[in-house]
Amino acid sequence: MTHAITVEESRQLDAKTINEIGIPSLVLMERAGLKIYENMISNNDLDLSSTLILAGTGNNGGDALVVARLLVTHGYKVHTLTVGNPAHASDDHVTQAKICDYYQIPKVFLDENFDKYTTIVDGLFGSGLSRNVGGDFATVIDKANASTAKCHAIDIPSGLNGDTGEVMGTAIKATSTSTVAYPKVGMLKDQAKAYTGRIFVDDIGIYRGNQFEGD
Ligand SMILES: NC(=O)C1=CN([C@@H]2O[C@H](COP(=O)(O)OP(=O)(O)OC[C@H]3O[C@@H](n4cnc5c(N)ncnc54)[C@H](O)[C@@H]3O)[C@@H](O)[C@H]2O)[C@@H](O)CC1
Ligand SMILES: [K+]
Repeated sequence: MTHAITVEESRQLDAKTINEIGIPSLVLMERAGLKIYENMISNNDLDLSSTLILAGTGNNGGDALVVARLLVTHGYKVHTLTVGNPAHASDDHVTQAKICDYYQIPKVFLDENFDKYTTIVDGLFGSGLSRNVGGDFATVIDKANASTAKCHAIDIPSGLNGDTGEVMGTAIKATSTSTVAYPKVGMLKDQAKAYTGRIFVDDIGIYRGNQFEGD
């Protein structure tokens, strides 16, 4: 597996790639979503007959909404559940939500029965997780873990501390995780394995060190 980085390094690399190098954030989000979609359709552990996309209102949720749209445009059955206050959504999340609305991707709410789905995509939190998980987020994570569906996590299983591999209140137990650019150090700790499952590392054009070497 390639080099692992801390969550702070990950956030700095994202910011450098966008603000200094000049690759637009929506380009990175589209590349991330496409890689995650490809990981999912090539992963025989997942049954994509019916997928529930869990989206937080940040960019992890934005990645998840790209996956929702790519699944729908390729003929898969998808529903989305957005958790958090839409008034505080990131700009890129809002853009992706509008695109999902164009495709009329059906929305469900907190009372949904998760056992109706074969796969759940976890896009609640990634590198932005900053405190213990509670409230609606904890409810949704616990429902996903208790359901018969298998989870595929985006970047970091929601609720897992990307630096220590510890659970911050509660955390998604994923069958597989698509981590963006580099694995985060906490995801490689022994105790994190039950939460990350199989890890895919997705190159989306964000590189540490010499970007021409892509290390
Ligand atoms: N454009 C970019 O910067 C890129 C972002 N990417 C994706 O974006 C993610 C990071 O996105 P964001 O920085 O928007 O953050 P997240 O989407 O991880 O989190 C969203 C927000 O949740 C809030 N939050 C944190 N802990 C919480 C808690 N316990 N309860 C309730 N709310 C809480 C914070 O205000 C945080 O900003 C990455 O993990 C990755 O999936 C990738 O697509 C690569 C490019
Ligand atoms: K996640």
